[in-house]
Amino acid sequence: MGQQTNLFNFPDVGALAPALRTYVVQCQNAGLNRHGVFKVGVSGGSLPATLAKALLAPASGPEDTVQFDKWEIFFADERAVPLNHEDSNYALLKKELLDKIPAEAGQPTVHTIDETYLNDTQELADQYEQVLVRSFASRDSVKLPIFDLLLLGCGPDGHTCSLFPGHELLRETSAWVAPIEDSPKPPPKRITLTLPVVTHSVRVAFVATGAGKKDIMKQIFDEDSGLPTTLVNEGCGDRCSWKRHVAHVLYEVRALSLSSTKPEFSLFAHPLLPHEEGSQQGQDQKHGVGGEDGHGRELVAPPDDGRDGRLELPDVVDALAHALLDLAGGVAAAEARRELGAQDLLQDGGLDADAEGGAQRAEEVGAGDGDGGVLARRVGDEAHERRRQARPGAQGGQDQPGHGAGLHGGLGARAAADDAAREEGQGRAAEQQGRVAGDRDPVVPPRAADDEPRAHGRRHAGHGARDEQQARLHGRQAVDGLVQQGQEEEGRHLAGRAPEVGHEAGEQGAVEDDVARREGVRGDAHLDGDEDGEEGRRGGEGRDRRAAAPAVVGAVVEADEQRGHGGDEGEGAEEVDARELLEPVGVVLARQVQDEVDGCEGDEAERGLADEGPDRGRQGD
Ligand SMILES: O=C1O[C@H](COP(=O)(O)O)[C@@H](O)[C@H](O)[C@H]1O
Repeated sequence: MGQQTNLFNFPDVGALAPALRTYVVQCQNAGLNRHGVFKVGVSGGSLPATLAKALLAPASGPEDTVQFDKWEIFFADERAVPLNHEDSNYALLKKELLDKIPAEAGQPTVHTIDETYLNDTQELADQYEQVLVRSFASRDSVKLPIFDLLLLGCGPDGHTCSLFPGHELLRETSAWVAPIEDSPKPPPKRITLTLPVVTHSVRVAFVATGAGKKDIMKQIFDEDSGLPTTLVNEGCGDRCSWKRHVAHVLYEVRALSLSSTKPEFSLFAHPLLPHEEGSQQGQDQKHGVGGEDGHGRELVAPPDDGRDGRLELPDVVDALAHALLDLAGGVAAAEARRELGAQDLLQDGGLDADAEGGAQRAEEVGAGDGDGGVLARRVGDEAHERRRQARPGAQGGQDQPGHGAGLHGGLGARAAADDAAREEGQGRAAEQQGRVAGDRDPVVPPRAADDEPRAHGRRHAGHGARDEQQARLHGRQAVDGLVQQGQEEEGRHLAGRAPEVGHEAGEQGAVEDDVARREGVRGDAHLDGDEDGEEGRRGGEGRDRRAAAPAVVGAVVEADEQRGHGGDEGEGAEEVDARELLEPVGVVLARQVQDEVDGCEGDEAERGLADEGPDRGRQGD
């Protein structure tokens, strides 16, 4: 398996939310294309509020529509408390998002824990695992459930879901859902998806907010940290290169104080700084300017920057002051937009590899080159026009249309490439499972190796009858789902869709790359595909390897002009150590794509069968 990680920076939640939305909707659309539903796992903590900000915004068009009625929401982890308890992740999601979804947007199916078992976390976990089995195993899974997307938080200690640093649960290989009774973060009793399930998801996005995570971010990107978040990163592949995509200097321009009667104001551009004693926050609140940046971090002027002297102005100058502020805000927005625009292009530029892989797949399934060329030009013109139309809006300070269009295009092509690869892989996996379905239960997770610590001893010891029942259910579902549907439908679907998807990916990648050149974003835009040819090679390694689909990690970084990092984002590909790269203080959006899915699934199917041994999963436990 392989992994590549890209870095995306966002100045604040306001900037992250639209990008997150675009990303989630792309995942949604891919899921709907795959199997008519969107299966997403969500965390608690700070995620639901950010998610609500992203998803409750109005749609910019049909492709941007959140089709909640097609969503199946699961919980990446849940606390063993009643569903109306303030500690409940469900209650939090309900309050922040579910209750605010307009009726006309449709209502998602939400899979909650069964409150009946709150006093028995093992049973609670087992029951929730059955919820997953019922939803996933008959159709979409070989050995592990495959979420279309997992939206995960990241704690300041590097935990994710309820997988905590150093905890034995990190070694769980058998269960899909596991109990934990000694969570270091209250409440102690919880259930969580296990690491294999998390890393088996089509996509995993970390969305982490808050200044308290600054320090842990450095460790998370240290491959030796052993932190749960790092393990999730690593579990998605063994090739991981960290590349710098975005300038580190982000400025906040704002007024400290405005008053119509006796206006005084300070106008400054400064690196975002954490709140210091004696800041201007009180004044900010008094004047309604807001003393924090939307995720708990107070924005204050640097104490001695020499640029925050107050000017007493007559009323007539008040208007001028506002105009100046608008102008400064525009400059800051343009800077941020330039960076975000670059991100789009960078991400889109990364499609070189997808394009190559897609084209190769198209070739493999017999799509003609000539058709691709013609279509590519047409799509190129359309994409150019789309960007041209988006640009005026962006220049007027409403950067999202432009941003969305670019990101959308890039993600769309990449998602299509992903789809083709996944469907191809599922087809093969189904075929493989079909061959063995007669004498094996392919969906029952294999038991843990005998020498592994058993986090689930009680289940293994005392739940034999239920396991047997589950195994029978799994077996039936496997035969039905994988042999009949998997083999036939997926095969048909794949055969019908692969050429089309291959073309789409190839065309869109070429188009966006061309746009990147025209936009004058050089170097980085070609980084993924051009830097060392790595991605291209991956895309061209044969039909069993899907095109590179880079993982994405983004972070708000502290301004580091002093460290001399500013302004070189246009200088071309620069590979850096992630630990040097970021000092995140605000928002992280990470997307990890489990690439080479078909190869991975094939491996895992084989491994699963091999590992099961004579006991065949949990049947004999
Ligand atoms: O306890 C939990 O914490 C993590 C991280 O929360 P955050 O507030 O730091 O974002 C969360 O992802 C998890 O779901 C939750 O149970």
